[in-house]
Amino acid sequence: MSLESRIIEAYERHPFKPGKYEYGTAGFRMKSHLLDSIMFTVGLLACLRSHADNGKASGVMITASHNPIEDNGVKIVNQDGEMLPQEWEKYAIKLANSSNGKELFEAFSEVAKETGNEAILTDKSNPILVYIGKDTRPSSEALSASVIDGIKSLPNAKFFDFGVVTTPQLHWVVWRGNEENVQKTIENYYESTARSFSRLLDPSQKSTSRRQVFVDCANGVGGATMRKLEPHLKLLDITLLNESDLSLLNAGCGAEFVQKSRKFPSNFDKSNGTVISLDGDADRVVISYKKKDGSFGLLDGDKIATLFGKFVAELFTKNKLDCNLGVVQTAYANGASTKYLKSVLNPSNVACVATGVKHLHHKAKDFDVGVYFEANGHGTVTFTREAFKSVQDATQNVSDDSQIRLRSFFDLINPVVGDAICDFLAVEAVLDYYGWDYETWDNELYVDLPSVQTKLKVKDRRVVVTTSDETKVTSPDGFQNKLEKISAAYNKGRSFVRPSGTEDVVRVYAEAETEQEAKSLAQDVLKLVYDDLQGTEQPPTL
Ligand SMILES: CC(=O)N[C@H]1[C@@H](OP(=O)(O)O)O[C@H](CO)[C@@H](O)[C@@H]1O
Ligand SMILES: [Mg+2]
Repeated sequence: MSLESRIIEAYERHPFKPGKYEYGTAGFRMKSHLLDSIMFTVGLLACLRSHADNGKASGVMITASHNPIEDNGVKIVNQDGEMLPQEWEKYAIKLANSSNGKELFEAFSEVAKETGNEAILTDKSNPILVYIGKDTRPSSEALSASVIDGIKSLPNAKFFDFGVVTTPQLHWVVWRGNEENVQKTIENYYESTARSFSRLLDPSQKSTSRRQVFVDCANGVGGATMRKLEPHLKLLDITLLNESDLSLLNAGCGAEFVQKSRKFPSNFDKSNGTVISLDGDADRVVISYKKKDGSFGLLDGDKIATLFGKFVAELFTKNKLDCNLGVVQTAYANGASTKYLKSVLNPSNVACVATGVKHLHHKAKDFDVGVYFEANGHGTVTFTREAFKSVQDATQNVSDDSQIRLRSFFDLINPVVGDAICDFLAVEAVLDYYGWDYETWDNELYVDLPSVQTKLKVKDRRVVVTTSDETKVTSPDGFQNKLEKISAAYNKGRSFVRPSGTEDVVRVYAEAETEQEAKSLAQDVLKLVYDDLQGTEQPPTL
């Protein structure tokens, strides 16, 4: 049978549901019943990515992260373990919007030719290998089968199904497997993570005490992974919360809930002090704790970025390593965190980019070692091969604690994608190194300026144009001037507005010396947005 007939015949089993499908930061994400045909086309595109690299594995991860249970989604993992290159997103969109087999085959042939992969259409195809992973949602199994159907329509393509894994685990097996030219197992992930954590926490391997931690798994796929990892983590006494009740996936728990609502996750008893919250696919983490005065404390992505930045900078100095270390933030980073970072690093090594992990990750790679986190808890530390080699060279002494720590930190961290589990393990070990509890960490580096995040629906949010770092509005004319005048009336006042990329709203951020001032500034800016940008709803009262 010709390739054309194979694809047409197989695609008929996955009827296209009319719609216009977009591949965004989160890949394709929507109600799960719409995704069958899209999954098939994603299988084909992942094959093209692998073909383009002569058979290095690409990956397909099926998850909708922190979305409700009736949603699902899919993201392609590039052969280097990172996100799909941006210039390939248009190809994903083109295939996914093919309404029948003939159209799909034509689109596939065009993309193959345009990307220099025409051999895939012939019997001279390169080898092809795709790794597949999925979360625990009820719809994930069937959607994964649709991806596999797409892959199987190419006679030469091979795949390996890793089953239920977190998003970062799938990125890890793609990254490590291609780097080392062997197929990695998920067991390798557990061993590697546990080994580097144990050395980072306890370089001399003498400790007999165990740190107690509570981990809120959002009732997502992180629960299954934590359950399997837990026996390997001998230096931790772990209690898992919200582990696997799918009916409560991301409901009242998880990183998104905790960060946005500023509440403890359900089933956490405050008297236990501190809880670590993963999101639904375990690529974000935030920590909440009860302060000594009884109030709620949140340790978010900004706090993790500054902790890691400080730790790496100090251990580089201690081990006489001359690496260009940078920290990347967005405009949402608390002003106090930016001020702190500029005081410990060269100010030009503290960058601000547009919202969205892909912008942060991309910028981080301008540095030999780049730390980045969004306030929502997605982030990691990137490093070049050369930087990793310098760390290896500088940490040869197996009895020097600071050398073992530095090396183990780089072994533990996943440089290709934010991994909530590796990130929180690194936080635990770094806090132990400094001898800090969570509240000390929260107060020691800097104290957050009170801030408010709010939003407003307007007639057309696209009329708002900002500078590339989103800190200033460039259009409509005169808006920025008014905004700055309003902010200047408040002590340490800073405010910015931007059109959301994921919701039909303009977002407003304000911070100032006191909570009262931050609220009042946000309220003034909401009024400005309402008046000047044609608000279509009354501003909320803060
Ligand atoms: C202020 C805020 O939290 N923005 C979120 C949100 O983007 P918006 O463009 O602001 O809608 O969703 C993004 C994707 O999940 C996430 O990366 C980002 O941090
Ligand atoms: Mg996620």
